[in-house]
Amino acid sequence: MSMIAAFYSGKSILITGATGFMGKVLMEKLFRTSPDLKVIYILVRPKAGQTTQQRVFQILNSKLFEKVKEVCPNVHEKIRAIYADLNQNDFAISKEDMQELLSCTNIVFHCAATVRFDDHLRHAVQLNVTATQQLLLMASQMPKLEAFIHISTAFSNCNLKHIDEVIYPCPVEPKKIIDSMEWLDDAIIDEITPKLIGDRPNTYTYTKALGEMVVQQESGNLNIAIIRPSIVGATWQEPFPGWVDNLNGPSGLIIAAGKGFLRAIRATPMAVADLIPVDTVVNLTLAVGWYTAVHRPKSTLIYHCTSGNLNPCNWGKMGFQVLATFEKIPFERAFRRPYADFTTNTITTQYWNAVSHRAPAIIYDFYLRLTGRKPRMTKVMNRLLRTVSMLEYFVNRSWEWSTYNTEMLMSELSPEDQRVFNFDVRQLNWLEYIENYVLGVKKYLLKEDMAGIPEAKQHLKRLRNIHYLFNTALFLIAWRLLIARSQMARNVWFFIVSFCYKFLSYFRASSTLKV
Ligand SMILES: CCCCCCCCCCCCCCCCCCCCCCCCCC(=O)SCCNC(=O)CCNC(=O)[C@H](O)C(C)(C)COP(=O)(O)OP(=O)(O)OC[C@H]1O[C@@H](n2cnc3c(N)ncnc32)[C@H](O)[C@@H]1OP(=O)(O)O
Ligand SMILES: NC(=O)C1=CN([C@@H]2O[C@H](COP(=O)(O)OP(=O)(O)OC[C@H]3O[C@@H](n4cnc5c(N)ncnc54)[C@H](OP(=O)(O)O)[C@@H]3O)[C@@H](O)[C@H]2O)C=CC1
Repeated sequence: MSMIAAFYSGKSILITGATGFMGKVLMEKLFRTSPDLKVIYILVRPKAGQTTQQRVFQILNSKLFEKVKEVCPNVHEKIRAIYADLNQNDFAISKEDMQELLSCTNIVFHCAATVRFDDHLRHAVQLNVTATQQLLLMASQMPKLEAFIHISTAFSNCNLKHIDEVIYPCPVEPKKIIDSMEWLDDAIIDEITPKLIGDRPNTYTYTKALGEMVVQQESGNLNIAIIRPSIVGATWQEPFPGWVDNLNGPSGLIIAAGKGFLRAIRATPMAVADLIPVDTVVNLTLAVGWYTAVHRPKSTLIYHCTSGNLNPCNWGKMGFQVLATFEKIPFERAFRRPYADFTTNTITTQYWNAVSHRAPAIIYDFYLRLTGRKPRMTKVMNRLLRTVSMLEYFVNRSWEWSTYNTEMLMSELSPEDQRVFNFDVRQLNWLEYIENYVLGVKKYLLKEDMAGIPEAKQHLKRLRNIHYLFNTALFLIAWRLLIARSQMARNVWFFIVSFCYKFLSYFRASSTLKV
């Protein structure tokens, strides 16, 4: 019997960010392994015209939850969606709901965050810092609380090369930042943002670091742990391989590359691609929840959930495997044939962006205009290149994260728990994982049918022929222009033609002699 699964039975669990990528997988695993848990409270806001109830209904009826329904048929009754907006005071939770949360919650998993790299500092602080502070305040009023698990990111200290399992202070205290956000206007915030974030690349990593400081400062008597995952990718094994439902991290780039929009990137092939499957993060999170509640460590432990030091894979290998998978499982209606060029040079990047990205987009828009349609490709390409430029920071550097606490926890688990809540990334076969990832992107993000693969292959062949035709035509036109204008080109041309003629004559003569 799994001790971790047994621990969550009968418990009331509060999850923030349950509608997000990680939150959904966390809920799924909890219901599947501990169907006897009492209730999962989730803080949800209405979004995109859907009420909170509709959103929960949609999640529970998704493919991700198919297995859950077999082991926990009354899952609908065990989930309690509470209307909340983390941007507002007291999260806009009603008095009755707040009372219930405070009096019943046993475990808190705080996953909610804004993960946009370029979010305005005011909004990023509100969600990643102030909301964390408020949630801790709520937690301190929960008499039955056994553990509070805060999800941070391995990149909260990406300004350092080696990162230990400690909280590194930021120069300005989070309380001062929170206060200043109340009275500074947007223009001034914009001005001071680069100074505040310092050598971090964006407001996301900066505010996640501030969030950790808040956790440390406001922990009081709470039993807290922090988890720092690196780049979270599709599921490795559970509930099935390759599940992914948003464009963050590599998923969006896999689509862009598979559809032939993105064919080159400024990336260091030998830099470590510290990807971690979402189910691995969730298994570690649940194990940490159990360990923190049962063993009550004296201080706040930090767990790095990374792959680089135990089972490294680099961007070169990853890009190569992604491309190899496109050969077998191409995406439908590609714009161009998938191709990947890694360059570490800024000038070469600009060249590729002009030749391989912007020029085809402009040509395609010209074609759209000619055929009476609205041009759109240049706009799409500009947005893609902007996204890529924001991710470049992470694909041109390597980091080392120490993983003593994660390894210690692994050794504390029973063999059964090590199996059910497996977070040993050494067992991950990257080639298999990446292939399933690409397949998952095709199935769950692009919603493409596997039956369309032969047609997609045909389409790629057509694109290849167009590519050859286009290049040949381009070469002939350029050559013709050159010959018309330069004596030297004409001489070279004459030399090549006469050389070919002589070679053919010699070949013919020697074959006649043999006969
Ligand atoms: C080496 C490869 C070589 C490849 C060579 C060729 C290919 C060969 C194959 C190689 C592939 C395999 C290697 C891959 C390397 C991956 C590196 C990943 C590093 C990640 C590090 C993460 C570390 C930290 C982890 C964490 O701790 S946290 C989680 C990370 N957080 C994020 O990843 C949020 C990012 N995003 C935003 O920050 C916002 O998205 C924003 C960007 C500001 C835009 O913002 P904006 O322009 O305002 O508009 P949006 O509406 O957001 O998006 C506007 C439009 O872009 C779309 N789009 C949003 N995203 C992405 C995305 N990713 N990729 C693509 N498209 C995206 C969206 O669908 C919308 O399209 P549309 O609907 O218009 O058609
Ligand atoms: N994905 C990754 O690569 C990594 C993620 N992390 C961390 O993991 C955690 C989860 O990330 P992930 O699941 O990928 O992120 P998502 O963007 O998928 O999910 C974010 C969640 O936060 C919720 N949220 C955001 N704003 C509010 C708000 N104002 N009120 C209520 N809820 C809100 C979202 O709700 P809604 O659906 O309503 O928008 C959503 O449920 C985050 O803390 C992130 O920093 C760490 C490392 C890497």
